[in-house]
Amino acid sequence: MYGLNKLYLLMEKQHNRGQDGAGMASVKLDTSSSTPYMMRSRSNSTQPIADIFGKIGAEIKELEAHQPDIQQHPEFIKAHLPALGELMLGHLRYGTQGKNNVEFCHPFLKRSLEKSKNLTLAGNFNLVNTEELFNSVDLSMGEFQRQSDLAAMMEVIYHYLAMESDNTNGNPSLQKVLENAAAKFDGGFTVGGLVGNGSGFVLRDGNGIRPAYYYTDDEVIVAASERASIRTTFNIGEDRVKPLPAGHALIVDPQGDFKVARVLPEMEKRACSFERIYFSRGGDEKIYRERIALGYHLSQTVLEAINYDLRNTIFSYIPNTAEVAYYGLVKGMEDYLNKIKVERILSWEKDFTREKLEEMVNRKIRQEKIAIKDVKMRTFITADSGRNEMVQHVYDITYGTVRPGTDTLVVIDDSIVRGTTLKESIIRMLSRLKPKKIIIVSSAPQIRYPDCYGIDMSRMGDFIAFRAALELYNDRGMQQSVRDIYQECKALEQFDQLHTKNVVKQFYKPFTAHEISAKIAQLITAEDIDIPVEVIFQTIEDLHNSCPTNTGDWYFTGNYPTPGGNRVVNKAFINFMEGIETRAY
Ligand SMILES: O=P(O)(O)OC[C@H]1O[C@H](OP(=O)(O)OP(=O)(O)O)[C@H](O)[C@@H]1O
Ligand SMILES: NC(=O)CC[C@H](N)C(=O)O
Ligand SMILES: [Mg+2]
Repeated sequence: MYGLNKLYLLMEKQHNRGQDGAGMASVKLDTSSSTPYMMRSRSNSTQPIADIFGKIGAEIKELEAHQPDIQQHPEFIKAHLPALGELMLGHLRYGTQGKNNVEFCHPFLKRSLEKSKNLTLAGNFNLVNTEELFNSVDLSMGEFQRQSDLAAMMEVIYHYLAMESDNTNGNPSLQKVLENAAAKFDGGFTVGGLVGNGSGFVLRDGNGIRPAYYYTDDEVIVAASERASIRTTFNIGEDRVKPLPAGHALIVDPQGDFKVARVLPEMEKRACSFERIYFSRGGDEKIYRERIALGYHLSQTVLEAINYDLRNTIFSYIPNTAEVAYYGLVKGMEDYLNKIKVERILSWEKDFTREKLEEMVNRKIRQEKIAIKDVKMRTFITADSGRNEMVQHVYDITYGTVRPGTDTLVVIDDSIVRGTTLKESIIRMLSRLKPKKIIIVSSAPQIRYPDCYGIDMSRMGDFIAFRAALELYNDRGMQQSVRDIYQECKALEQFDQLHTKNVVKQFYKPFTAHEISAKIAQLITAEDIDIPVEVIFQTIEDLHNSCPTNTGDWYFTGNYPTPGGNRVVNKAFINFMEGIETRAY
């Protein structure tokens, strides 16, 4: 029961990573031939974790009705409770392809009569070469397979597992299996697998795009996408949880021995920076400090934008993720204010009174909680359909905090992707408070290019930065240049060369980041709002200064770590030009 409870906790702690559904699988060791040794359960109900574990709880109750002390008899409960096993795998789904049906929820499971050929897989990932993968193992795809990178991954790993299993009399080397399989995947992935013979693995992509951490002691071997979830669940210190190195796999054999082995050749490390900015929870020690730094680095630009007028400026943030970056921004403001206080006081020499000194010392950065998020839901990782409406209703506002016509409002968010949160909700609400000006600050740089490695931002036309640049082309009568970029993409496509370079970088070349920001400000402000709005973005340089270990920045710079990335961005552009609404992978 220990393991099951820990799995439940780990999953609860990573709810932030997926709301589309959940699933778990388990494998029992040393079972008698009549006991089923592998199970899987999935749910896409509104509370999927509660649904899955609620059912397990009900089964335990039923067993206890017959045998009240069953929990004191591990072997007995193991034999009767399908979910209980020595090996367990849990997953929260954030669909980056396919549908939100339960069929797409992880783990997937492939059964066979031979124990070592039973495989269950779940992961935090996105692959861009699903079709190629099916071809590589000579399988044809149906409608479902076409939409599931996990199905493709399953077939490839299974192909090598079955082969290895035959060659070794049912004792496959997972290292060999993964060496062969992983080399074929183009994407960002952290994936966990359990095999019916009682072995298991966690595999991380060669660029370390997706995060993976592990912890071992005498009792457990555990891995998860976020360090903080392992720390809290097992109540351990920062240094006890290690990152799984890029291109490596953590492999556990049926006896419970483990190793961390390289399965992919050494590649450039490009861990996803969006994990640090938004996706991961901010409770992790390092991520917390990085988010503080992101906010802090923006303070000079913000000071300039408010003309250093701290008396008439109120600072706030858009909940929830931006909260930590907000603290960083406020720290920057405080540092500036304190410097001013010291300079002023020194300039008085002896000419001051107690009141004058008190007034100066008590000057503060004006902070208010202006936006309130009523529902504890991450709208960004919610399926597109219905997101606009959800965003409209999820936020509320605090009245009576702003002096109308006098105060400028500075509000920080962690990222501006489609601009929906701002346009559909925040700007309109803030304008009801009648500030003199609204300044929106983004702790992430402008998102200009799609992600295809596990963050669901894949359609070019969705990005507010893209739409802003497009407007600038129109304003300046430069539409022909856009058509030229399209022609170049089409020419590459014709010769199957889309993967060779990111043509879309040219699309942003004619404009400065400032010009695009100014246009974004226009686009997120509805026509009937007459309060000036300004938008300030993080610079790429300060992103890297703030998050030095996560250098993956393709959505900001267009520099993709794998050939599939270039293909996706060019294809996304073609899709946009041709009015095709689907994802480009
Ligand atoms: O520009 P957009 O396309 O609207 O996306 C950006 C917004 O989405 C995310 O918030 P989310 O609601 O996911 O959750 P949070 O509470 O974690 O901030 C992010 O923090 C931004 O606020
Ligand atoms: N990150 C995940 O939860 C799974 C992503 C996977 N590509 C899917 O769409 O199912
Ligand atoms: Mg948010």
